[in-house]
Amino acid sequence: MEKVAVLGAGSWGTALALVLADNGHNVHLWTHRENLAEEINRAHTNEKYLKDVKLPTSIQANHDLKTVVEDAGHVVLVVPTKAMREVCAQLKQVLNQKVIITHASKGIEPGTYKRVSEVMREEIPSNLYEDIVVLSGPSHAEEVSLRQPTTVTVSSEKLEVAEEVQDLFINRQFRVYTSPDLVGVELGGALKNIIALGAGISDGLGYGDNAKAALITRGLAEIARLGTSMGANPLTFSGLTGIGDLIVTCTSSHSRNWRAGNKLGKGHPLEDVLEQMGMVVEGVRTTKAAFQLAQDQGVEMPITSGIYRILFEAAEPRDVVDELMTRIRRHEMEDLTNILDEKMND
Ligand SMILES: NC(=O)C1=CN([C@@H]2O[C@H](COP(=O)(O)OP(=O)(O)OC[C@H]3O[C@@H](n4cnc5c(N)ncnc54)[C@H](OP(=O)(O)O)[C@@H]3O)[C@@H](O)[C@H]2O)C=CC1
Ligand SMILES: O=C(CO)COP(=O)(O)O
Repeated sequence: MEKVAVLGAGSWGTALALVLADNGHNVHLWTHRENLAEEINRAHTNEKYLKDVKLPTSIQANHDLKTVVEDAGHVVLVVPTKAMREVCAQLKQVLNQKVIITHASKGIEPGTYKRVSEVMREEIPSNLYEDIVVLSGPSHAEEVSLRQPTTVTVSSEKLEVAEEVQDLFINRQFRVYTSPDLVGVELGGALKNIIALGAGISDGLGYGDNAKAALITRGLAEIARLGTSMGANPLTFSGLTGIGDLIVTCTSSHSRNWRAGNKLGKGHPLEDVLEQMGMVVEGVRTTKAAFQLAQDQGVEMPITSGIYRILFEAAEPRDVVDELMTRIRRHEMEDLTNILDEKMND
């Protein structure tokens, strides 16, 4: 079995390390905190990020990056998007062999509007990797760590490389599909976190399931609108990394984005919410990136704009909901059919 280096021992990196170890791979897990590496190797736990989960004893944790990546055939990056550029810069200093690089992060870089794989390609010399693969889908770490049935999608520009990563992760509880649409897979996973913040806000305001369904449905429409304008296949958003991840994130208290939105809807200040979360809430930075991007691309994203104003301009959530409900009347599908017509005529 392969040596696999997993970089990032948060909830998702630890859960993916568990899947890889269950598959019999030689898993080395990197954390930049020496005390966490010690806990994982001694107690086979990661209490801060995966409470009450017993990890496979075969997982070897280390805070030394060079040791972790040495002789690995695969490197799996699972750090928050805001840390990705920095960790890639560290990785290129210690990587001495060609590997397959997979990332499982969900975000867009504010300012540059770059997807995670674009950031990676900027920071890591291309002679150091076969290809860059993204792994994404409806996959709460808590449930994966309990070996509950989960499906995800892997995508890369070279499908045969995505298939190698599919083989690395797939097992009876963790079913992995492939997709040729790297752009759509990355954007679906990133943008759904914005709508999940909105779903949490809606629940925090005391609104019901009708409002949640409206948010998910119209949120998907604007995610697909922006994604398609950035080169994604619109059909990807009807798959696991689009509607699938939207559903699992907007309807679950496992979601950090939903939980953060819920507290915002109850009137808690954003800085307090993020401080108390203790884990990354990717949707906050992604809302900023998507808001800027939508303006630059001339793409209408009313829900994202509303969430942006709540997060960064102190808009009252109830006022934002009222504005969304009283917008000029529209046909429901005209924009998507226009996009599909354009793609068919390309
Ligand atoms: N959790 C989940 O269920 C899922 C998460 N994801 C995605 O996975 C990505 C990682 O998130 P997740 O694991 O949940 O996040 P967590 O907040 O659970 O953990 C983040 C981890 O990254 C580490 N980290 C943060 N900054 C740096 C840095 N500069 N250098 C090195 N390590 C750093 C943290 O270390 P420290 O403790 O020192 O801060 C921590 O170990 C996100 O993009 C998320 O959207 C995708 C699917 C499911
Ligand atoms: O991406 C996830 C599930 O697919 C986890 O979502 P959160 O980051 O909101 O916890």
